[in-house]
Amino acid sequence: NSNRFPGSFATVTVLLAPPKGPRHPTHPKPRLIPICSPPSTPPRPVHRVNLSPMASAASSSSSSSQPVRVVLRVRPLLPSEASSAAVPPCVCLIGDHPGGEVTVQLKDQHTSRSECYKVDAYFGKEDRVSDVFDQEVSALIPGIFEGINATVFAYGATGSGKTYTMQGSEDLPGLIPLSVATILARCTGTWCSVEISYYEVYMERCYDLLEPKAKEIMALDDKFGNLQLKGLAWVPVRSMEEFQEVYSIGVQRRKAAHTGLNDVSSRSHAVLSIRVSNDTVKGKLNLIDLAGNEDNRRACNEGIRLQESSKINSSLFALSNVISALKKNESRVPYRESRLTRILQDSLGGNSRAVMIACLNPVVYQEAVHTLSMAARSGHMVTNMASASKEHTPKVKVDMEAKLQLWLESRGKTKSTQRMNGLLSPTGWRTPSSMSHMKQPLSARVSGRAKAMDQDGAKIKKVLFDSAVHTTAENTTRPSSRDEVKTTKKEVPPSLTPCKEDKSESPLRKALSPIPSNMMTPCNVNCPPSLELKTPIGACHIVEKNPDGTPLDKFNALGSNLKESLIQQYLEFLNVANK
Ligand SMILES: Nc1ncnc2c1ncn2[C@@H]1O[C@H](COP(=O)(O)OP(=O)(O)OP(=O)(O)O)[C@@H](O)[C@H]1O
Repeated sequence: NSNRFPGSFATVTVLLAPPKGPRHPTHPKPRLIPICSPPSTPPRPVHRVNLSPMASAASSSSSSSQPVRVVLRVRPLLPSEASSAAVPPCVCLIGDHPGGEVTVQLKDQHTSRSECYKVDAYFGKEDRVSDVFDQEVSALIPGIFEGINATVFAYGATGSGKTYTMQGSEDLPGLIPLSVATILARCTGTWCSVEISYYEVYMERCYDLLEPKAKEIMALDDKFGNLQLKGLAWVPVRSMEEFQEVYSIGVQRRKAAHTGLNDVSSRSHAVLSIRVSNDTVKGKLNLIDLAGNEDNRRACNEGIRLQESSKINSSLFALSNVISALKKNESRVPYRESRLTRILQDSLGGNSRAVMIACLNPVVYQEAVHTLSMAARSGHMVTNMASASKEHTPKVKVDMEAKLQLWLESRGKTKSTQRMNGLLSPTGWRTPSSMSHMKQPLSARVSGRAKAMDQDGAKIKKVLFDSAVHTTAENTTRPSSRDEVKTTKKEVPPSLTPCKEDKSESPLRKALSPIPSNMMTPCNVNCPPSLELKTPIGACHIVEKNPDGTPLDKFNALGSNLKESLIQQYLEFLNVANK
């Protein structure tokens, strides 16, 4: 960690005047912890409808009535990403709404796939951390003094700017120092006292970062069922100097490592809690720098990095479940799914307030989709945009068959591979007799389903990947290449549509897009998986009668339940393959 903190912080003072040079110095990893005076710069009126004084009031009131606000922060390109400078960013602001929400569009330059999302606010590469503070965080602070807990967390893929936003840099203090400075200023001349704790959740265990040797903390249930961190140190701070001294030591103890995607990647979720108390009231502000969501294929993680990553991703998924439940006002909020969410139980939900800052790297489309899918699950999704016009739609060549085969082989599923190859012949379809297992009781079928997945996957693969499937219902001419997948809506038979509510995007396109394992697409939300396959008597009959029919004919001949089930299982199969 030594390269994160090259200087001594006890003697450094950074005032919060706007820097004279470029607002976003592009030094590789500014992890210095600033000392700052309370923020004084006014919010900059950009990108948001609620920046005018009137709208600003509306914003505060909307923030106080919402349990969770979701705001987007897009970082600028880094020098190392200069090669991407020619490519337009994958995210852009396309509109704002009277209620204060904004719509952003994510666009994949390679496939012209695009989606729109609604978020509560948008901060672009020109916006400073102090803008985020002024517009989103400062409004939470008065509530802390009235006993209303609040949580601000930075969420996003690795390298998307979470630590930069929460911790800040030497020149541009992050939300943590800005919040402490504001709280301390508010306490001046009152009887309020301020204490901080700082801990990390690493591989589902909690470590106190303010204690020497980052002592592990016992997590115990209290009588209300909330998790309490027994033995967590609370250190009183009376000035920014005191805070900086304590905090900088904790920051150096936090686990970080070099990964394929970030030179200094946080490997734990770090929670800084600021507790304000007077005789009668205690309020708490949690400022959380979450570890980054990681795509292990891109990060090339192995060994311990892979284990860390899997814990990180699963706890982020648990957090997204909690946020989603809170946003939807569900009666059951799944706090118990991870250590992180259990610890935050008293600060998420109830009368507490939360701001999720979704951080985006402007060049990685799939990461952006993944991050914003959390917002989508919280009811923020607007719509999938119609595909670009046909002449602009590139033909995507996806050799999914080879990928699938490779995956099966890498898992030692040579039998499945053979079976898959066998199924490429017209006779590879199940005969009615091979469907006899469908007559078993449902429970037996469900328990045997995992085993059957390979077979089903192969069968679905045959239906979807055979070139003939990609011809239109009207025009059954086969394309020249079996792997060529056209992405226009017209080319998918209407009977393939798994989600009746969402017809704007072809299901085949969805099926062929990377589907992160923990990403809940609107399709997943709308269509509960159908576990029961129904015996397609008529279908099997037709297949037998017409062994040379195209796979499209065969598919169309199946019963609608079976078709939907195949699609669903195909999607599930792809998810497994993605993992
Ligand atoms: N708004 C910004 N302006 C300039 N540089 C930025 C900005 N946001 C992030 N960066 C730079 O991008 C790089 C990655 O940022 P950071 O370490 O904060 O990502 P992260 O999301 O915390 O990653 P991880 O989850 O791996 O810890 C750093 O070099 C940081 O300085």
